[in-house]
Amino acid sequence: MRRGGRGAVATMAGLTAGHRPAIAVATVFTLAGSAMGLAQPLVARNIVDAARHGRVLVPLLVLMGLFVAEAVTSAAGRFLLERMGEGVIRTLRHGLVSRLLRLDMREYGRHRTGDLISRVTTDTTVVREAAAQALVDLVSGALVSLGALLLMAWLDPLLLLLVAATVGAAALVVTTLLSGIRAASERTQRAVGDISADLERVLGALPMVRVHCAEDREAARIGTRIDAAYTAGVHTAKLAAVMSSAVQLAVHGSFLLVLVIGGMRVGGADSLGELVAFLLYASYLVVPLSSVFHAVGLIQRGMGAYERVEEAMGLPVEPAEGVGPVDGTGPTGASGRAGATGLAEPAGPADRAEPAGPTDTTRHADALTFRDVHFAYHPGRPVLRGVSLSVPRRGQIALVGCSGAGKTTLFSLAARFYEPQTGTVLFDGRPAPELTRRACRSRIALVDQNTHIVHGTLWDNLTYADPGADPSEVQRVIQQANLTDLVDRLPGGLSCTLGERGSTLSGGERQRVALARALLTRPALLLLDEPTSHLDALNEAALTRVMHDTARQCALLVIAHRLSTVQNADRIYLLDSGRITATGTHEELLHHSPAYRELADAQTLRGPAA
Ligand SMILES: Nc1ncnc2c1ncn2[C@@H]1O[C@H](COP(=O)(O)OP(=O)(O)OP(=O)(O)O)[C@@H](O)[C@H]1O
Repeated sequence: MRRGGRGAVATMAGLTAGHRPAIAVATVFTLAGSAMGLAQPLVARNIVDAARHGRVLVPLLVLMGLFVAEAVTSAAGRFLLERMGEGVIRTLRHGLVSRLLRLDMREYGRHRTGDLISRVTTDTTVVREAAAQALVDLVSGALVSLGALLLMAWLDPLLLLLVAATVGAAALVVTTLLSGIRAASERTQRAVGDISADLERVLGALPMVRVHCAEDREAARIGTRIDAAYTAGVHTAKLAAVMSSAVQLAVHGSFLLVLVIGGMRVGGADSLGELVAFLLYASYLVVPLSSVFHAVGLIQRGMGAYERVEEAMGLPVEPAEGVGPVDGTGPTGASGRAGATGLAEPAGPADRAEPAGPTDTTRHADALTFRDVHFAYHPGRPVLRGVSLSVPRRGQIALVGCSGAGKTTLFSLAARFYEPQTGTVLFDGRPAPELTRRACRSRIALVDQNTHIVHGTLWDNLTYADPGADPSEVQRVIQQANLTDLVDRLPGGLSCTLGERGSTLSGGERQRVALARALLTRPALLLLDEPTSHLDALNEAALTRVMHDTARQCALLVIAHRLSTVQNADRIYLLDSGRITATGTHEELLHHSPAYRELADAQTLRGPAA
């Protein structure tokens, strides 16, 4: 959304709306500083005129006093405005970060992570310069210029006219350049965003880049972004240079005019002191005016960046949700995880203690139910086509099927990353739309295929869902997930810092850390997506035992390509092209589902029953 000069100032006013008292105090300081600055030429005139009589001491002392007082008040005013600028950006960044973490899931596919990051870091920095620096210059420059203008009009209207003419010409040049500066600034910021996004893309896939010897290609690709930023930056610099030389010309031109015309009149009606005073006022007018022009340029640059910030702030977040009937055990109810699951003791931090919670009527309902669920990421390209399944409160349910059948999508719906187009997802027998997302999510733990490891210690990673977890609980999940060896081996054990995205761990270790993290929360429903894909046979067997134990304490839904992982599941659903085409135990499916038999055959897993 493009704004004119007035729109830009209105935007700045909107951004600084919460800081009016600070602006008012700063304005008073600036005014006082300016008044003292403006008084100095008058005193200087007196000193020059009084020098002939040798009585300069008192006016000299007054001048020095004014000088110091002006410096102090101006510094105080500037500090207040600068602090206000920082405050504006802090608010902007808080809002942006909060927004970016809550975007609708589809938006993360549409926007590049690096670009979103650069909106929080680089773009806001440019806006800060405009909000803090430019506002300081605009306020103080405008005030000083106004005062100087009035005093010059009083001293010598003719000379003022000359100064006004040169400054007016400079103002004309400046205003014609402003929209170009804003557009070039936006181009620069977009290019910088592209650099971040491309860099993030490369660093996130470094092994792939290295093994395909693509460093040069990637460097060239990022190089084109850097060049685009350079071109846009140079264009901005060109416009800024023209602008500043126009202002410079105006400054020098007005001084020359005043000197020549004023000098010619000295000795006539005018005194030398008056000329000195006028010259000083001219500098008090022209120098601050040039900083006003500079500030306007900065604001335009800031607007270029702010448009990107605003764009991010306008991205859709997860849709608003209905809150179920408040019955004391609903989404706002206080019943803990343990109460809901029947586990030995409550677990999880305060922010996870908002479970959907079973009511008396739903106490015996399944933990998760899909009722004729249809879903598509994009209209006209259905992924789930009428899926119905249920996961009881205890026991292990498995979901198998070919790649792309929609298994992970089903998990995403269970985690309420997306809402079905038709059909209903129920938690403990209660339709999801009746519950908050937080309530639904607080019931589940999800280990997805990406096994997210965040930069931090092993302890941080294990206790991510519950940073205040009891050490004995952490030990429990370490044993359950077969991590004891890893903890012993890592330097510093649990305090060992894991690299970015867990780069210092093996795939299987990452998977087990993710599993332990999920188990720590004692979820009512545990969703495991391909939990054994990176595990060796020994660890797979260990995990199968963990799943068996876990299924006695909570509802467990497992996606597996390896049927060996789930052949002991209480029920297996076979998903094919978004439809459940068969269901039963491993043995039952081997008997009556040709598609399942085919899967098993491919893995040489046909049991004796076959
Ligand atoms: N975020 C997304 N946006 C658009 N389409 C998607 C998205 N995620 C998945 N899909 C598409 O939806 C379909 C089902 O994907 P899904 O990941 O659910 O399959 P899957 O059964 O889990 O596959 P796999 O076993 O390989 O993990 C695929 O065609 C996939 O391309």
